[in-house]
Amino acid sequence: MSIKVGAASQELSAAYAAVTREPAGIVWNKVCVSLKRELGDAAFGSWIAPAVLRETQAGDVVLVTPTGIARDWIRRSAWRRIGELWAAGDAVGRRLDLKSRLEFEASADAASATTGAVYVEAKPQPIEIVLPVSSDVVTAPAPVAGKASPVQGLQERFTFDSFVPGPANEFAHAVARRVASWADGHFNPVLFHGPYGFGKTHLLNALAWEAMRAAPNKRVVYLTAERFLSTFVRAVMDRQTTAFKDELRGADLLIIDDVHFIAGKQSSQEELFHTLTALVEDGRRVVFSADRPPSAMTEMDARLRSHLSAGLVCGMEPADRSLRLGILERKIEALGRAQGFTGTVKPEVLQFLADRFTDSVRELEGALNTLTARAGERLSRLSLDEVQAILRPHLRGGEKRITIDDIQKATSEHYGMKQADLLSERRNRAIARPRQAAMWLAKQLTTRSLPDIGRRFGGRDHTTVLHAVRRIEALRQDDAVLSQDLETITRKLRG
Ligand SMILES: Nc1ncnc2c1ncn2[C@@H]1O[C@H](COP(=O)(O)OP(=O)(O)OP(=O)(O)O)[C@@H](O)[C@H]1O
Repeated sequence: MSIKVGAASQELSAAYAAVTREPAGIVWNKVCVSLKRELGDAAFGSWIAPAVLRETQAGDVVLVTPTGIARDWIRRSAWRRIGELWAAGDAVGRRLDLKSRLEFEASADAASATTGAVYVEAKPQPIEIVLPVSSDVVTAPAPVAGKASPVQGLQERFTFDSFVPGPANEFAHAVARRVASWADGHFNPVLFHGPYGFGKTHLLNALAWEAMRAAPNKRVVYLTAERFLSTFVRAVMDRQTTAFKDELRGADLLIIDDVHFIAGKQSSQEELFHTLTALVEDGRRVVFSADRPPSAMTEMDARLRSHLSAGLVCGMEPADRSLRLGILERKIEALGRAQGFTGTVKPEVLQFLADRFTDSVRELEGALNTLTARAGERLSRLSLDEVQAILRPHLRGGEKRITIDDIQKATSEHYGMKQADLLSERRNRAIARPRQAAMWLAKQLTTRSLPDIGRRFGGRDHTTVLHAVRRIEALRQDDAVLSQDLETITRKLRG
């Protein structure tokens, strides 16, 4: 610390700061507690927990990540929030910097050579970390700055180039490519169905990107069924349904992801039915994805169900071992290209991952992301033992997977209301409180991120979800009825 002689007030405030200043490690610990709650165990465990805080006597504090990948993830996805939490927690206003280990070592050497500053580790107190099996925060990249997606909701990395075909999805892949080429198709609509996390959204995104590339003048509209529902409900309330209809019916290619979500929602089903028939009659293409074939959508209106089956219904199977290996190799190569390392891993590691993470490709990818966050460019040198140690917390398994749709159904049933009310804009307490409870349950019982939960609750912002989670957290301490409600719904969901 350098204090100029005669600068009495500065000297006093510096002395005061020295007395009141909490060790950086304690401040960081508090930041971590909030971050863990807001980001979820999965993202926190993968990206934040491995970082180490370093500080000098002079009060320079640096958060050092083990790899450049982890630094970039934090900068993109959490740095602004970390800044806010740090500023709120650090009474003396120390500046917090972010560096990868390599960057830090280079700069620390330079600083020590010129000023003699020495960085020491500012140890946070331990906090409980549960490593992820997978997380949307981990798997979904933030959009690249300055490259806003031309179609809302499309992810840039989901292209045909990054999609790996195999026996489980070969037919679906060929059909998607054909639709994207605008070739005359006998089959309209096309519906892809398959289990959770095996590439339906990826395929639909790839189809949309390719169709836009192949015919830039055509209008491609992509939306999730949740967005269809929430936009439609909002349009009805604002008396804007004509604009909504025009928007969709003006599409040359309309793509709706997760259409099963609309099952049982009467007016939205009806609207979708009319949109679908109008587009098909007019020779426009329509593509859907769903988690099951139309014949199994028992809650879906029979007329809509029959129109969904009227074109081509194309099943996708869970990826077999060879496809899982192929996907892993492709993802590792891409990571290597992006980060400048060899992009290979030991064969026994590949096989271990492909054999142990079989529930969905999303989970397989989550495991790979965790390894990358931990090891960075050392990924290719990791031994099987090291990999098993890093992933041990993922391998517990056994628990029933609960989806946000399950939570919405159970919550609305418990409170005697419609699932659509939870997604609606209505704010009266009888609806708003169950909605907040459902968001809280989604945070507790799934690995979904706050933005993802918001999207699935009628396209709400992640700050709304955060507010709901905090509100319910506070209320349930004193409100025995609410606390009992949450327990009952959780028990029911866990089966
Ligand atoms: N064949 C594949 N090639 C490359 N990546 C794949 C493939 N299948 C799945 N993935 C990856 O797995 C992850 C999950 O895929 P996706 O989100 O498309 O699944 P989904 O079937 O739509 O799941 P949900 O039913 O939950 O919406 C994505 O990151 C995707 O890139």
